Amino acid sequence: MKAAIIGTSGYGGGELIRILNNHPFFSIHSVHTAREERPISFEYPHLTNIFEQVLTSIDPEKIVAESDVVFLATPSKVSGELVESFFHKDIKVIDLSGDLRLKESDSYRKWYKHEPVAESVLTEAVYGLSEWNREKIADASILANPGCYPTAALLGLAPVIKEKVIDPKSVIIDAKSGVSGAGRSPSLGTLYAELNENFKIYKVNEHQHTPEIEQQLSLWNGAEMKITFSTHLIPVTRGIMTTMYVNLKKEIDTVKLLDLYEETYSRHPFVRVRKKGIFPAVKEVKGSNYCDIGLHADSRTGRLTIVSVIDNLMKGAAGQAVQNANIMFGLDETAGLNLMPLYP
Ligand SMILES: NC(=O)C1=CN([C@@H]2O[C@H](COP(=O)(O)OP(=O)(O)OC[C@H]3O[C@@H](n4cnc5c(N)ncnc54)[C@H](OP(=O)(O)O)[C@@H]3O)[C@@H](O)[C@H]2O)C=CC1
Ligand SMILES: CC(=O)N[C@@H](CCC(=O)OP(=O)(O)O)C(=O)O
Repeated sequence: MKAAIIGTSGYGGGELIRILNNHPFFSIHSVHTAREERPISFEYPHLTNIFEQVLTSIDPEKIVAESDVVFLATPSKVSGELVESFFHKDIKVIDLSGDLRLKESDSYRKWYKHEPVAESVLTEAVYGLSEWNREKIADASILANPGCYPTAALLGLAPVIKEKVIDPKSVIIDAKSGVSGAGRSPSLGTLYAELNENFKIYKVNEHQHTPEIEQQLSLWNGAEMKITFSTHLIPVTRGIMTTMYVNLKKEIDTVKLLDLYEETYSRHPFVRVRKKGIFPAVKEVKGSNYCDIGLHADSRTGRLTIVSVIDNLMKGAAGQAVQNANIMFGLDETAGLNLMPLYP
């Protein structure tokens, strides 16, 4: 199958190249840019002699005619505009931005601060949390790839929300991200001098992933849920850790809860559950598509602490996008994704 990538010169697009260049069933047919045509190695010298295509302009008709799937690794708003050119055409669309994830247009307007895509597009877009929406993903033509923070938080919370063992009003998500999560465009916050040896909280109670997490949790809970969600920037390149604090409805032993997680994710190759007393670290998933989870129930406070880690560019973006493409094309979901974490 042939894949086209738009937004290739960014971090998400670069990661798509790393995965798809070694994929057994997809080949990268074309890579695109909104700027001047140039060899991809001008943007990414590390690809020299490995992947030598030229970044070309975005011609939706040509992309539809030549490719089976298009990945949009573009900023929100840009993705929304591009999606309309591919909607109901003979091509599958996988969007890495936040433009297709929220089902309520008003919520999108409030959190993303611009106009959403047409309702008809939003209605058809399938939310691509691979482990939890597999059947719909398999039938999807247009896919909303989840955000990086929501992926880590939702995979960590799903078993206890679905089993209704926690108070749904009590969810606090304390999240930390590496700087590649902010993309490749330079900004003050991502300067070395600002970031190095620093640790900053940002977008307090204003992060655009808040409604995305609440939307999915509410579906699982069967009633509306609100969360407290804090995001921090840490001086690492890749990696997200979400530490979640929830109140247990009644006392449950840590081992029983770990058994629940083991059982829930036993058929899902990219979610790994740690044993009692062992918690995951971001470097243990770096460069891979894994989400690793650890937890501890504190009988003293009645609270449960859940920790999940992902590589924001992999399970948080390009990795999950390829996992979803595999599901959409009826392939083994791990195809092209058997990448061991890069450790140390
Ligand atoms: N980084 C991460 O960890 C994650 C990112 N995402 C989402 O994935 C998407 C890509 O993120 P990321 O790769 O980090 O972002 P980057 O800023 O690194 O790259 C975005 C790319 O989009 C292209 N682009 C910008 N404006 C336009 C335009 N008007 N038309 C067409 N292309 C344009 C640019 O390429 P060029 O200038 O060559 O056209 C640029 O390379 C975003 O929506 C982001 O929110 C989601 C999860 C995690
Ligand atoms: C570290 C960092 O800055 N991360 C970004 C993640 C952005 C992103 O992935 O945006 P969408 O998923 O909404 O497209 C942020 O917090 O805004």
